[in-house]
Amino acid sequence: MMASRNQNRAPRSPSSKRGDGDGVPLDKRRRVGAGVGKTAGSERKPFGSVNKKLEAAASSADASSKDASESSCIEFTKEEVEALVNEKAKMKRFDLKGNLEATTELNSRLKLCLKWCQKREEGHVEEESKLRNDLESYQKRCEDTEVEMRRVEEVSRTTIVELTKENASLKEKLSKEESEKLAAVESYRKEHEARIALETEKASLSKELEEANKKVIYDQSLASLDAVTNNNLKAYNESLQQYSAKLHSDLVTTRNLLQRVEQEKAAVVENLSTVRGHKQSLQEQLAISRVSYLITLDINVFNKCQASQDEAVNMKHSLVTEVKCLRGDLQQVRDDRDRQLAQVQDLNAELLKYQENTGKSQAELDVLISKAQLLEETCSSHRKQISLLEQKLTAANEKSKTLDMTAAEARTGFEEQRRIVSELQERLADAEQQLLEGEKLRKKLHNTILELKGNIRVFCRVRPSLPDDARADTQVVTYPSSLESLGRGIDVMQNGQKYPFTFDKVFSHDASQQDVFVEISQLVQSALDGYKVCIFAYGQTGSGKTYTMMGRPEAPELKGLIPRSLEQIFQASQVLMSQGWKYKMQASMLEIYNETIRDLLSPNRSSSCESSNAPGKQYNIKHDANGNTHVTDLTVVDVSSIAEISSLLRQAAQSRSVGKTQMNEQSSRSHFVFTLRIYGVNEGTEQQLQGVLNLIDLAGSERLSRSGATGDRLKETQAINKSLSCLADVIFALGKKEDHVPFRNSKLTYLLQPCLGGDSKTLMFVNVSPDPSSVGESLCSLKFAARVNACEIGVPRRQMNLRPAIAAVDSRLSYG
Ligand SMILES: Nc1ncnc2c1ncn2[C@@H]1O[C@H](COP(=O)(O)OP(=O)(O)OP(=O)(O)O)[C@@H](O)[C@H]1O
Repeated sequence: MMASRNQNRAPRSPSSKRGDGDGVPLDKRRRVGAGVGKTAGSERKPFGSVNKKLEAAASSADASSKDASESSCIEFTKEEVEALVNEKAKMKRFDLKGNLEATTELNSRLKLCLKWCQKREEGHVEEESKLRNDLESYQKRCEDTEVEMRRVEEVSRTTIVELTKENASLKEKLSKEESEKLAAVESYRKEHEARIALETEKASLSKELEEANKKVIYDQSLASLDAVTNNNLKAYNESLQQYSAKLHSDLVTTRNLLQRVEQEKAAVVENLSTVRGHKQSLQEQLAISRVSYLITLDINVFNKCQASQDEAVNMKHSLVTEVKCLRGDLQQVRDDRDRQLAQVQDLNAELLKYQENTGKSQAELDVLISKAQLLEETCSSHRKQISLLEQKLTAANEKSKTLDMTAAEARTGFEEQRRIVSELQERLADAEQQLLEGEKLRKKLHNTILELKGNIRVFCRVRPSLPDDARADTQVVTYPSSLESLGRGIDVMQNGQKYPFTFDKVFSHDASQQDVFVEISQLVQSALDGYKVCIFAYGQTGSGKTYTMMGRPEAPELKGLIPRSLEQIFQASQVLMSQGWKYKMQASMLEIYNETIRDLLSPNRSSSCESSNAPGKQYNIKHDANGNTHVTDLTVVDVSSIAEISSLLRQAAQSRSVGKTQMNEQSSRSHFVFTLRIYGVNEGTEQQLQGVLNLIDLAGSERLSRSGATGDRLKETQAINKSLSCLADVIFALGKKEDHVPFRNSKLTYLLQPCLGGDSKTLMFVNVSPDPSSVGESLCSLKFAARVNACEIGVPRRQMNLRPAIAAVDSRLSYG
């Protein structure tokens, strides 16, 4: 933007202070010439070499055209020219011819010299125009380069923003992917663990199942064995029962036999007792017979009786033998019976035992069967569980495979993202490098442009019409539409006469706060680069100075240059931190009211306080050798954020001296000076810098005749106009390069001395009201601004001429 303004700049006049083409300033060359002339005049040395040249040329002057061209090639030094000019023809009293010749010869030499001078002059003019063209083309190149650099910077910035965004989103994506991957890995690990646990469980269950199967088989074999044993036992039992029954029947038979034998024995015993009774009776009969035999002497009968006795004895013997036999038989039967009974008892005991055993085995078998059933149930449930687990395992395996695949995909994606990120980082680093280089180039170009333009520039801003403004048929303020003046020209009509002005930039009434800020943002940036920057607003009361400088901070769109500049400074300082810069910032705010400095941040100063400052405070302005300005006892606050500054600005705004004037409801009755000191250190490059940003809202100039002020207001107005008049004096003295510049004539000019006369980059806003009734004041302000614009103050110098119309009215510039 600055470049384009420069493009339209008026061409430098031939009377510019630059040299006439040979690179040596004219005044310097003149001084050299004068010195030589003096020497030549005082010493009057003969001009050996030139005379020889001239004589040679003169002698062949009219010989041929070749000689003429040769004579035109003769070169003169300054001394020779001076000598020739000072030379007088040597006249002899009575030698008219000789005198004529000498005069002619001198004339011809002078003519040659004149020719040479003319040629040299032409050469110089040509060279000058060439240099001018060069300069213009250089300026154009600079502007092109600046535009290109801006574009590159813009592109780089956008790229960086995009890359940063992309990087952030990629990082976010990456972290998301990583967390997903971690979650996947975690779930895979869990699945794996679960799988291992399941496998172990499965193995243990399989083992258990195997054991249970074995046990079942064993139990089954045991059960079958038991069944076999049971069957055997049953069979045995049956056989035993049969045997027992047989034994019973045998026993019954034996008993019957025994009974019969007993009966027989009883019969035998009875028989025997009968026999015994018979024997007894026989014995008795015998005894009686014996007695009778004796008595009656019948021996036959006795014999008979003897025979019958013998027979009875024989019978008795046979019966005894038979009884013995029967007894033996009986004993044998009894023994058999006892044995069989014992056998039966044994068998019974065995049967009982067996039955007991069988019962036990049956119970055991039942227990085993129930156990086997239970085990089978457990096995089947285990089998089910195993199949379920197997299903789960397959699912888990599949999931694990999918996860593996996803993890692999995520890994490749991650690798890809990492590659992209590293590529982006490289690109970002490249872009940052480019940006750094661009930034360096920008600074260089910006400074070069500022050098070319001069270190004080003037922007003009016209406020929109307000309801209270006077109405007029024609517009007082207009803007030329010619290409040359577009955006830089402003025309003011007064009494039918047009007064044209040109500034570095002209903002019409519809320019927004942002439009204005864009134009000064580079300048503000310079403060961070270590420059002293001063921006001040000048203009009649009610023309929009406070609106331009401070605006309405509560409405973002309407914020003025001060809050916007500070925001930029803080934002840019944050960006520069990435390049190793660390900044410390200190803010102070003062007002100059009736030629008195007031500390707007003093803790002792209450809001809307009209009284002077805290007692004992000495607000003296001091300039050090480095061109830094300090105000003693002034409150300086360390600030590190825009919020802090905003609160300080609010505090200062409340403390500022404001009053109502005929021209402005809320008129600033003092000069407001905001100072931000910026100390920067780059730990990487060991660079240090100290920048200063001065943002000044001057009190409004006002014609006493119009203001209608009286009393304190009159005093205020006089003080304001006096200090502004001092400002004008300083600027004019600087413009005229006067030895004495009256900086000390007012507090304002003394405070601004380093900005106006030093190495600061200074920008003046001239605020103009479109109100037809203020046209006089507007013209006054614009004339003053034009004068400032035409001044070369500080170093480097600025090449700029006043436009004629402005020059004509300059002399009428005054205040109050
Ligand atoms: N560009 C603009 N757009 C809209 N309103 C504006 C503009 N400039 C000034 N104004 C309005 O004009 C009025 C006067 O402006 P301001 O107070 O800024 O003038 P000033 O030059 O600071 O006056 P003083 O020197 O008396 O303090 C205010 O109401 C302000 O809002």
